[in-house]
Amino acid sequence: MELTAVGKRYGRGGRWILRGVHLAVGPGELVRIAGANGSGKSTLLRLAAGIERPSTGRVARPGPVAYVPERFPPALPFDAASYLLRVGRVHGLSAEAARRRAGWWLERFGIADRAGTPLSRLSKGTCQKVAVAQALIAEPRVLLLDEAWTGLDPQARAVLDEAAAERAARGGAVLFVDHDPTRLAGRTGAVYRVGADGGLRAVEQEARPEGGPVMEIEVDVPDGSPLPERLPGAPERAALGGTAVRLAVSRAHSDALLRSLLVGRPAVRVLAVRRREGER
Ligand SMILES: Nc1ncnc2c1ncn2[C@@H]1O[C@H](COP(=O)(O)OP(=O)(O)OP(=O)(O)O)[C@@H](O)[C@H]1O
Repeated sequence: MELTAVGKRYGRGGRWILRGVHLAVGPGELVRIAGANGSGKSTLLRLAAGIERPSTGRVARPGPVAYVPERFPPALPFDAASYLLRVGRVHGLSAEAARRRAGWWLERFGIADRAGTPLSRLSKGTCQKVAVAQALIAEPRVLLLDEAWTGLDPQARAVLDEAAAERAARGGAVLFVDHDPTRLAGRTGAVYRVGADGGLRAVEQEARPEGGPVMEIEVDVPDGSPLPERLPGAPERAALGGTAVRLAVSRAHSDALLRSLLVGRPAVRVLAVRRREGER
């Protein structure tokens, strides 16, 4: 999914909420959008979802997207199960597959006993689970989550963490807004912030966002190619002479970084993985 030179303002003469935004989220990537309240994060996701049209620029999607809006309309005249079934059908699932997956997600979120309850009578938290389930049911290639964890209980938040990571692991592009910098921290490839001027800037993820230990990973790149610009945890880099490089990253990101080095390009040989000296 890609936004190219995207600008957005509501109405002529309105202020530019977003300006000159370039953003690409490729298959297998998890990207977080941060920013102050009212900065335009939800606007960005609505543009990505195709619910709003950009005032300038282009938005390209590889196929249908699934989207959890900041506010889910519970006033739809369905019960939870038949709503999920309908969403599944809209996404091209057979009735049987849609029914099976609806049941599975209701089960996974621990709300199977609410399957027959009208959405309008569900509690806010249960409704949020349905909002999340409708986005996951069709295993979308693009998944957009606008503060989708808000209102979920800790167990359901963990299910959503897993589901988002699973989607990316299976080649989905996942773009999410969340205020918690530790949300999917070890799995997120990049973080961008919407600024007051409407611009989108990459946030250098700190080497130790949780104040935890820093891991050093030393790799050799036999063909001497540069490592990708974007790596999980935005590690600090130091040349070690020859074609070897030392990467320093928080413990929370080190597994994801190693995985991405081992499966990505250029091919690397891991020389050492250790906790940074002086760390307790
Ligand atoms: N449909 C609309 N019509 C006019 N203005 C709008 C509309 N939607 C959003 N805005 C304005 O655009 C700005 C950005 O809103 P948006 O909801 O995208 O911000 P946000 O970063 O998601 O905020 P929050 O963190 O509070 O959810 C705000 O000033 C908001 O009032």
